This record gives sequence, C-alpha cells and structure tokens, in this order.
Amino acid sequence: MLRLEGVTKTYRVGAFGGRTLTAVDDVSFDLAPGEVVSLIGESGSGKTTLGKMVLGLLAPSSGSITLDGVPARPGKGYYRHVQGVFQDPFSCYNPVFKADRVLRMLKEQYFPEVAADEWDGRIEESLEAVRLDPGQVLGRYPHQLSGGQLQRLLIARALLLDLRYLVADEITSMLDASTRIDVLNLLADLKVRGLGVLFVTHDLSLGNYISERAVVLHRGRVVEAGPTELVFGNPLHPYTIRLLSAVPRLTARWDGDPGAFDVSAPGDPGDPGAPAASGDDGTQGPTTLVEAEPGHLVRRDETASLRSTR
Ligand SMILES: Nc1ncnc2c1ncn2[C@@H]1O[C@H](COP(=O)(O)OP(=O)(O)OP(=O)(O)O)[C@@H](O)[C@H]1O
Repeated sequence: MLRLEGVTKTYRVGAFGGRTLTAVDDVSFDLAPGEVVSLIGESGSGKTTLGKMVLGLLAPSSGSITLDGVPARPGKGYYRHVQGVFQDPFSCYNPVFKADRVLRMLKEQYFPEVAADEWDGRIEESLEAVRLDPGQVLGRYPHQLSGGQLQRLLIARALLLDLRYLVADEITSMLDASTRIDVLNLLADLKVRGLGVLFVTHDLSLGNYISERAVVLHRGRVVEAGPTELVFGNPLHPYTIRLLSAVPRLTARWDGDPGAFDVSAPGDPGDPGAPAASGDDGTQGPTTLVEAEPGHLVRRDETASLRSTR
C-alpha cells in the first residue's frame, strides 16, 4: 500500500524568497495494488507537486509517504517498485539513445545479475504488454517514434522493474483522442495485472473513465474524495460541482458569455486552481474532511453550502 498522510509542501516564493506558498496542504489518501486513483484539479492545484513527492523527486515539508509502512526513500530499492511517466514523452529520452539502449541500461542499473539473453526476453515481454512490436521500436531513436509509442515505451521501461505503483502525470494530454484511449485502456490492463496507478489529470472525463477512486484538489487541498461514481455522480463540494458543470458538452455551443465555464469561486483571485501565497506559514485554515456517505469525503469548511446527500 502506498500511503500519504498529512502531506504538505511549501515553496519559498517572491523576489527574495520572503513569502511561502503552500502548493500541497495536508493531503492524505492511499493507493492499493490493482487500483487507479485519479488526482483531479485545475492547473496550479498542486497535482504535479504531489506526484513528484510520491516519486521522491521533492521532499514533503511535512507529513509522510510510506510504501507498505516503510518511509518512501528515493533510491534503487524504491524505484524498483514506484515509477513515474510524464506528460511530454519526448523530454524523457536522450535523443541519441535508441530504444533498445534505453531498456538495456536498466539491467546495468538495477539487475546486473540477470543474463543478457534473459533480459532481452524480459524486454520483449514488457513491449508486448504495452502492445508495441519489438521489431518495430527497438532499433529506433526517440524522434523516429510517435508520442503514443514513446509513452508506451516509458510504461514498458517501468514494467521491466518490479513495478507495483505508477504515477501517471497527464500522460495522455499530448496524445490525439484515439491514442489517448489506447493508452488509457493499457493502464486498465495493467491495473488488472495488479498495478496501482496514481492518475494525475485536469481532465474530469479521463478521471471518470479510468479510476475507481477520485481525489479532487483545489489550491493544494483535498476538497472531495471517494469512489469515482460518488464523486462524479453525487458531487457535494461546491468546487467539484462547479468543476463538473464547467465541462464543455459536445452538444453545447459558445453563447458569447466568456464566463460560462468559469469555475473560480466567488472571491477567488485570478488563477482559480492555484494556492495563494502567504507571508506566514502559508496554511489556509482547518482542513477537516467529513464522511458524507460511506467512503465519500468532503471538506468541511463549506459544509454549510453542501448539497444534501442522496
Ligand atoms: N519550484 C517551485 N517553486 C515555487 N512555486 C512552485 C514551484 N513548483 C510549483 N510551484 C507552484 O505551486 C503550485 C502548484 O503547482 P503544480 O505544478 O504542482 O500544480 P499542477 O496542479 O500540477 O498544475 P499544472 O496542471 O499546470 O501542471 C502553483 O501555484 C505553482 O506555481
């Protein structure tokens, strides 16, 4: 089990670093094997910061991240089990390394004891698991592969490790619609094989499609979390309700009102998803989540204006 408890991250901002900005504020949730949890929020809500902390690329300012009860420590032991795939697959590759070199380097790094032949067999298996033809991709440079192929190759690379959890940060946002569905269905296959996926997205429809549980972040804080069908089917927090109502519908057309899809709360400054910088410790008040119905958590500070449960 990958567990986040009270995870907070503050950044120093301002010309002389004199102010703090709480990008992630007291976030707690679990990710189990064979489960997809979507982390949903607008730009600036803290999703990437949270994903980077899970991957050990950033240290939390407070709180804890544990893997099976053991504190997550960046290093080979952790990265054999927890890996990340990011939005821009091109930026993840060395342009002068062909795909086979990328995959063979992993053996030297993590499994020097495995024989070369056996490793080649594992490479073939992992490519087949992500529906890539080894004969077509192995001898190619990154620029000779499509975005969808590169994204699959990154997942295959992750599978070569004893992967148990994958942080997928906006991995479909640079793909066209049909490739996007292919990659999502691939994640669904891997989930069936026991992989736990933290699916970071600003796209509500993708979160709804792929995940069992959803965590909605607003300004770094969890405002609503629970089984996806409850969060999407019976949204209770005003922010989630606004977010859902702002999803453009295929049948809707722009009616000239530029505010029609504005999800910012009354009084929110400029960027609706982003946290406000503060001069003190950066925290924004009480963070209690209440269980509105079994498994469905909603942030309490706006309870007065919550819709009633079903
Ligand atoms: N290194 C940093 N130093 C200072 N502030 C940062 C840093 N990285 C991120 N932030 C700020 O923290 C907040 C959360 O950023 P983050 O990238 O985690 O959000 P996000 O939800 O992933 O957004 P996006 O979807 O646009 O990537 C933003 O206000 C951002 O400007």
